[in-house]
Amino acid sequence: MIGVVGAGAFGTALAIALARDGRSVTLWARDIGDMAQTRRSPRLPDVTLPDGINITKNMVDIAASETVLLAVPAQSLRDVLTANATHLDAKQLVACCKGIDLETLTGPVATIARTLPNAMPAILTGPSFAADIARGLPTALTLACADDTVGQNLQQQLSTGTLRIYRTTDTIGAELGGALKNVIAIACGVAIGASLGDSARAALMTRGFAEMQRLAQILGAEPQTLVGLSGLGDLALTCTSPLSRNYRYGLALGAGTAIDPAMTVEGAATSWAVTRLGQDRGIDLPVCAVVAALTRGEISVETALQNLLSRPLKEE
Ligand SMILES: NC(=O)C1=CN([C@@H]2O[C@H](COP(=O)(O)OP(=O)(O)OC[C@H]3O[C@@H](n4cnc5c(N)ncnc54)[C@H](O)[C@@H]3O)[C@@H](O)[C@H]2O)C=CC1
Ligand SMILES: O=C(CO)COP(=O)(O)O
Repeated sequence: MIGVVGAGAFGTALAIALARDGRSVTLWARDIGDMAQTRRSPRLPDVTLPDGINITKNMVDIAASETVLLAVPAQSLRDVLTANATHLDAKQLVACCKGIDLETLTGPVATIARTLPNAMPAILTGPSFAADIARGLPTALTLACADDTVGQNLQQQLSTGTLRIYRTTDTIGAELGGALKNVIAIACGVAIGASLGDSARAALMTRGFAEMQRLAQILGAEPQTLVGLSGLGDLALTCTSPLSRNYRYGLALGAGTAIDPAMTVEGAATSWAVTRLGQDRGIDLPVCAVVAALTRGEISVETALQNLLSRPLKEE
């Protein structure tokens, strides 16, 4: 039995993929609505939820699952863990979110470890749109767990015919790649939204990736993790596809059009957290800093561009 906490787009898509492959899944939904009756999710309107998914609003139903996927936004993860500590403690908890907690400046794995020290934390991350997973399209992800025996077990449990899961013990690299790529995707969206061109986007992706590598390495990540699915792979997807909410948010910022306030956009809060981390560690993160200032409404797109272009010339 696999538990999934959070019935938004990603949690529901993972539940669908696992249930289609024959696993028993309990899906906990805070905003359950009529999902259990209609077998439909407002986040994935084109897909019917398989019978193998037990949809519940009672966290006690998660107790039977040794492995629980946590698919709530990164800024809600700590609250969800704290509020449900009795039901989640001592389980294999797989974070399925991408971001850095603004208050503690920790990624999802470290957040689990600090909040529920008896749990075994892991993270599932990498290039994957919920809509693609729910439709059964082929997807490759990274499962990171510091304990490789548990990691192997999780890899087996969560892989399906269309969901191919790779494994690493580098939880820091995996969680930072997933968190940071969202910040760079906002920057790329801004460039395209403001009609700065594809060349500008390529420059932001590359220099943004340099920032991702710089920060991740200082925080203890292994360099090869950043060039894997959880880093470069997800960066490529999110910076180029209008299916990405972070990219679309950037498009709207760049074009000066309206932004849906209900949309989950992890990169904004993460850019603020990353800027603080960079300041604490004395690391130069100019693209992240510009995204933080833009998303706070502190600077215009023109100023953001000038900030980046007027920096001293340097070696690559
Ligand atoms: N949608 C996608 O394609 C993908 C999303 N992700 C990650 O998955 C995470 C969740 O994103 P989505 O599912 O897309 O977002 P979503 O906005 O579709 O769903 C978020 C869900 O979390 C629940 N939630 C929020 N705060 C909560 C709280 N305090 N307590 C309980 N439940 C709460 C909401 O009710 C909602 O069901 C994000 O970190 C995102 O980066 C990762 C890969 C793909
Ligand atoms: O993380 C994702 C793809 O891997 C989803 O990206 P968005 O949160 O930008 O939609």
